[in-house]
Amino acid sequence: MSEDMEGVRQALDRLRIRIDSIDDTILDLLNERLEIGREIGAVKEKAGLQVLDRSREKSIFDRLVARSEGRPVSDTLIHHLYGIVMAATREVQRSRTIAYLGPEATNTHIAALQQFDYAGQFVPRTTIADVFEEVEKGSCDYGVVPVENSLEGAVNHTLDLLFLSPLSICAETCLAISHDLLSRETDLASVSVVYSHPQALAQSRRWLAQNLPHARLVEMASTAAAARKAAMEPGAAAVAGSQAAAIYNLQVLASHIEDSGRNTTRFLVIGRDETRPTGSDKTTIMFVTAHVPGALFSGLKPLADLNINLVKLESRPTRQENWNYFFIADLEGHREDDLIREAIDRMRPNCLFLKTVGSYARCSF
Ligand SMILES: O=C(O)C(=O)C[C@]1(C(=O)O)C=C[C@@H](O)C=C1
Repeated sequence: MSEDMEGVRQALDRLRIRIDSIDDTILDLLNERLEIGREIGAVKEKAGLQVLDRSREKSIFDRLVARSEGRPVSDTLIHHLYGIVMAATREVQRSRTIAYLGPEATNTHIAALQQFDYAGQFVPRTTIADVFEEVEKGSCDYGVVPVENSLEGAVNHTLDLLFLSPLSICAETCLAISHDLLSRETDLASVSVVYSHPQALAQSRRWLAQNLPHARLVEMASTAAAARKAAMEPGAAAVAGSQAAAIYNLQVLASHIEDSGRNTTRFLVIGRDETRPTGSDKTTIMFVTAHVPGALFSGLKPLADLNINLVKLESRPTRQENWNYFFIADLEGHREDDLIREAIDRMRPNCLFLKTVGSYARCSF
C-alpha cells in the first residue's frame, strides 16, 4: 500500500471510530427514549388518555427544526427521522397490528410500511376480503387495501366490501408504482414466460409487446407471487417492483417498463378510528338512490348548492337487485365541517340509503 493510501486509511479509521461511538450513543439514547415512552404509556393508560398526541408531536418537531437551523440536519430529515422515532415510541405504548393484501413485498405492503412508519406488526393476507375480515373480527387494528390505480381505475372489490362493512376509512396513502422486469436470466432472449398481477401486466402491455412479443403472459395473484415464481423457474420473468428483486435475488432485466410514467396507486387504511380534521381532508360517502329519473341529480344537488367540491364519483352494482347501483363519492372537507354536515343532512332524504365511510387526510399526490 502506498504511503498516501495508508494515510487515507488511517484518517478513515479515526473518523469511523468516532461515527461508531456516536451510533452507540444514539442507539443507547433511542432505547432510553423508548423506555420512557413505555412509562408514559402506563401513565396514559391509567388516566384513560389516547396514545397519540399530535400537538405534543408538533411541538417536538417545531423545537427540533428551530434547534437545527443552519446545520446539516434539515427540516425534512428531522420530520422523517423523528417521525419514525415517535411512531416507534407510540408502538411501545400500544402495539398495532396491521393486516395488508400480501404476500410480503407487494405494493400494498410497501404502502402499509410507509403509512405506519414501519412501526407495528404487519400481517399479510391473501385476499382483500381476508384483510377486511381480520379487522372486522378485531384480530387486527387496521387493514391496508388498494382502492384505485391512476391507469386502471377503481379496485371494485375494495369498494364492494366497503359498502357492506361496518369499518371506516381512517387514512389514504398513495404510492408511485414502477414496474421492472425481474428474472434469474441475464438476458431478454432467454425469457419465454412472464408472470405478474393482471394490473401490472396491463400497465406494461406496450413494453412487453415490443420487447417480448413471443413470451407467454401468465396472471398471478400478486406481483410478489410472480417474483417468487420467476425465482424458481428458468426462462421465467416477473413484472414487479424493484424491491422484489432484492427479496427474491433476481436480476433487473429492465426498469420502468410501465406504459405511463404517472402510475400511482391509492390505498386505504380501514379500521374503527374516527380521524380528527387536519385542514386538508376528504370525506367518503356511499349512497343508493331510487330508480327514477333525476334521482342521482337530486341526491347530489346539495353539494352543488353548498359549493362542495366532489373529488370523485363512482358507481357499483348493489348485487342485491339487478340494475341497482350504489354510489361512492369523495367530498372535499371533513365530516365535522359544518358545510359537509349540512350537505349530508340535505342529501339523506333524497337517498334510499346513505352512510359516511370516513373522513381522512388527503394524500399529497
Ligand atoms: O409525550 C407523549 O405523550 C408521548 O407519548 C411521547 C411521544 C413521543 O414519541 O415523543 C409519542 C406519542 C405521542 O403522540 C406524543 C409524543
